[in-house]
Order: sequence, then structure tokens, then C-alpha cells
Amino acid sequence: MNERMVLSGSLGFLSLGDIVQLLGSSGSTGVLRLINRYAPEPGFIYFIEGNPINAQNGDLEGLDALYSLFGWVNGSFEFTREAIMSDKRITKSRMGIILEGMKLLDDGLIKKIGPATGHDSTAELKQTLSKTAIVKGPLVDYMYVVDEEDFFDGERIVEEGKHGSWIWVILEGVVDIVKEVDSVPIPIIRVGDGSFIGSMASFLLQGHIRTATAIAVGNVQLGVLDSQRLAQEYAALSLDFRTFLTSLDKRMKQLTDRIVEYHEGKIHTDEILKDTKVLIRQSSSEEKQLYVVKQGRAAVVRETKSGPVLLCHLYKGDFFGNVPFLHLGHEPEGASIYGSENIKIAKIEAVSLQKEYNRLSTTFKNIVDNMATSISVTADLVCSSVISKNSETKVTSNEREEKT
Ligand SMILES: Nc1ncnc2c1ncn2[C@@H]1O[C@@H]2COP(=O)(O)O[C@H]2[C@H]1O
Repeated sequence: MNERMVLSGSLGFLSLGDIVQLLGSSGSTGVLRLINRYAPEPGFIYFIEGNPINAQNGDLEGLDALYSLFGWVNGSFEFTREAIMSDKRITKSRMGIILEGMKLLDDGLIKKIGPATGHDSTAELKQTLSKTAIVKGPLVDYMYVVDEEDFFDGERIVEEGKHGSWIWVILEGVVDIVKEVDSVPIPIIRVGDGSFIGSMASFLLQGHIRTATAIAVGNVQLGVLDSQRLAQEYAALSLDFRTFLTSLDKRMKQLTDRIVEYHEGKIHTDEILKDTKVLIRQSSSEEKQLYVVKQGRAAVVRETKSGPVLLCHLYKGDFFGNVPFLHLGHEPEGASIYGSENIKIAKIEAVSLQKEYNRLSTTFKNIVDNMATSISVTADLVCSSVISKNSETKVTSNEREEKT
């Protein structure tokens, strides 16, 4: 890390007004650099003893440049302590600048820099994702890293709907995973060091289609994994273990889709549960068995204070039950299983799966563990988005009642 850099972060978290105030109260001298993926160049503000003395944004200089930077409501910032040689072009007081900048922004007199959709969805996205925890993976095992690639803030690493067979591990940095509906990004999850970009299907299927878009947040360094070696390791596994991994991968894909479907109000869990029977009841600690669906279908459902929330559908070949070597946060502790009336299931030996899991290479095991963590976190995100949507609906209907 740059030793002179004393403050850095996200503009979605600290606004420019907050940062100027902070640097003012600490009497700092140095350069504030702002980075926004929708601006071709960074913006700069020069401070002497806590007071902005000059700024630069493209062709703009001085106070005009500084005010224009209030429109950068997303992106990142870095402050480095250093001697300032710039001319003093700004004489207005610090507080005066903050108040005026915020007023101009509120009055719509400063252009907000973001995506060209009118609706500032990326700012919302960044704000939403910056509130969620970053899912990190285990320590990186370099044995399978064959190359390194750098991505810069806002660059797309993979794009939803496009073909791709690479899988990467994040060596350093943060990546947002988003789904795009009518060009509007729906935030899914934010992942960091040790997490993988590219699902297992990337190195297993010819012509795998990316399930989401991955966007670099700030500078990101990725390690390209040896897909061929991973595919060979997979091919040497037993059919049961391969089927188990494929089913795990399907759970993750479905959960990601579920966030979008709930967002669009497309899912009605009650209807899905009609004519089904409970096979595993949530929180049943005595359930220790692992099963496979042989016929019919089942649903993984979390019982929440807002009612049942559908997490995944299960079909022939999918597993359910207690997985002793992975924490998925689903059944039996974190979800129930409902089966269709015609369902047929069989028991699977979790012990033999566990033995195979223990023999996996470190990288392969890390991929599986990371997938389990993503499944667990995404399920929580699905439920919290349903709960907050339901409470919003309640507030609106209460407001309506109060008005009538
Ligand atoms: N719910 C999720 N949690 C973590 N990563 C995800 C999630 N959904 C999609 N991704 C990642 O985004 C990637 C998009 O391309 P892939 O489908 O190859 O692989 C996907 C995963 O690596």
C-alpha cells in the first residue's frame, strides 16, 4: 500500500462533502483523487492545511471543477499526503464550498455522473452492495494459477449471457456480481480475495453461458486457473460426487436468479407449496441423512417471519438433507424440504462423499467451499430482500389506509 495514502474508500459510503469536512478538521495537506467508472479521467482536489486550494476535472479547473465533482455520487476516493505546488485558485471557505456544492447538486445544477439510463441504478447498486458484506474465500493456493490478469474499476470480467470457460480466483480486490434486467443492474453479491469468478460449469461444459455479470470495484488482480487440470480432476471423481457437485452448482444459479424473480414479484411460494408434503422440517436437528431425488420434484424453502420463501427447486438427481462436510445454511437447520406427491427419494452415503471431498486438491476444495459460502450468503440475501419488500408493501398499504 502507498504509505502516503492516509484515507481511501467508496463515494457511496462517504460523500465528497463528508470527505472535505474530514480533511478540513484534520488540517490535512495533500491530494484527493476521485475515481468514477463513468468519467474518462480521475478528478483531483488539492488541499493545504485542510482547505481546498485548487481542483481539476477534465478541462475544468478551480471552483468549477470542484463543484462538478459533487456529481460523482459513486466511485472511489484516495487521499495522499504530499506537498502541494498547485496555484491557489480557490479562496472560498471550506464550509461555504460544501454547502454550495450540495445545494447545486440538490437543485440539479450539477450533472450526476453515472450510467446513461436516467435512473441512477449503478449508484443504487453500489450503495446496496457496499452495505452487504464482502464474501471472501480461503487463502489462495497458487498451484493452479497459470496467469495473472488486472482489471480496473468498472471493467466487466464476465458478462451475463456470454459464453466463457475461464475461472479466476481473486488475488486482490473486490468484485460486484450483478444480474441485468432491461439494462438495469440488480445487485446480487460482493466478493473479495480468495473468491472465484466463474462457476464450476465454466470448466466442465463446452459453451457455458455466464449466469451473471462480474464488475471490478477499484483495481482487481485475478489469478487465471488451469481449467484443464480442474476438468481432469473432476473427471476422475465418482459419478455420485460429480452429481452432487452439479446439483450444488444448480442451487447457486437458482438462488442468484431468485433474487431477480423476487425483485420482480414473480414468485408465489404458497402456490408452489400446494399439494406438497414436508420431507424435512426446518431446524430438525435429528435429521442427519442425505438423500437424492429419484422421481418427482422438491423445493427448498426457508420459513421466515414473513412466511415461507422458496430458495430452490430440486429435480431428479438433485441431493437434499444433511451435508456433514459443507455449510450451506439450507436444510435441515436453515430450510425445510417439501416434496411433490409423486416424489421418490433414496438415501446416499454421505461418508463416501466426504472421503472424496477430503481427497480433493486444495484449489478444488476451495472452489467447493466458496460455492457453499456463496449459496449460504445468497440464500440469506434472497430472504432479506423478500422480508424488506413485504415490509415496504405493508407500510404503503398502512399509509393508504391512514389516508382513507
Ligand atoms: N450468488 C452468487 N454468489 C457468488 N458468486 C456468484 C453468484 N452468482 C453468480 N456468481 C459468480 O458470477 C459468475 C458469472 O459467471 P459464471 O456463471 O461462470 O460464474 C458466476 C459466479 O462465479
